Amino acid sequence: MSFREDLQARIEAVDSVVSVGLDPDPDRLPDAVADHDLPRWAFNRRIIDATHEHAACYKPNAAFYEDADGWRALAETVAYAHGKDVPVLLDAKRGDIGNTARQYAGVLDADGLDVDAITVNPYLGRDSLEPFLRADAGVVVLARTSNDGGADFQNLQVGNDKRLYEYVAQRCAEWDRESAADVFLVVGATTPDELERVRELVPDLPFLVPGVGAQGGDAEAAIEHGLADGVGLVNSSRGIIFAGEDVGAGSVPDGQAAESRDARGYFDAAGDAAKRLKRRLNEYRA
Ligand SMILES: O=C(O)c1cc(=O)[nH]c(=O)n1[C@@H]1O[C@H](COP(=O)(O)O)[C@@H](O)[C@H]1O
Repeated sequence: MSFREDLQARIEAVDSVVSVGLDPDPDRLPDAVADHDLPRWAFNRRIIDATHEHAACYKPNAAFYEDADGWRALAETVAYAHGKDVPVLLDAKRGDIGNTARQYAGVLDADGLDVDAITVNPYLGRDSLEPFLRADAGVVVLARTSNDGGADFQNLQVGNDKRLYEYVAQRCAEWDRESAADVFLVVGATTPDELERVRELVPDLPFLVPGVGAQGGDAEAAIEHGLADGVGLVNSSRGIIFAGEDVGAGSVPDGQAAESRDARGYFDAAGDAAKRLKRRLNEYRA
């Protein structure tokens, strides 16, 4: 099955378009995982246990794994997510000249790191993306990013009537048609007008919509414009995985040692946050 088909099946199975971002910032990991050999993996495992029933996808951001232990933690995380039948999108935002891009795309075949899709940055053009345009993995291309600086270049007028992000979106639709790949677009929930505009231009491509949760984006617009034939993803990372930071020890069940009680409350809060986001998004899904 293609990434798009896999994702569609998962979305239907859990009735959710929530992408849970696995961005385990070492400075924010709870004490409960500090003594583990691989704290990021220990953290992700418990996050996955708590959230998988609500997750259409997991999106680990490579930035949080770029050291020797990090890649081990990532490999364990990917395998564990697959064990729960959840696809994994590696958020690596790759983009480089052709021969280097081929090496970057090798991560899709790497032993022990069996990710289903990857994010890429289109700034270097077609040859930088070509190695990723393949049938056996999804490719998720940045079009209009959710950050403040997203407007600096992406909103520039190119030619008479188009902005750069619109041009990127249209080229991506061509690459989707011309190649074996399933192309998705990244369009942030923080710019609902741009979400609407990209959807008008590109009716058939699913979006990954980041920026709800910690970045305060528009969840309704994410659903209204982000899905194509019901397929698409709305991502929250910190708003889910660190939801436990707001939980006091008093809100967890009695009868266990204080530390495990706290830890359980911490991870339950992530599960609750994923469930709440799923429900909120489902209010807007047809
Ligand atoms: O490609 C992405 O996932 C992405 C694109 C974008 O425009 N904005 C954006 O926030 N992201 C990623 O989505 C995640 C957002 O995290 P939270 O703001 O904590 O929900 C991070 O991993 C970002 O790198």
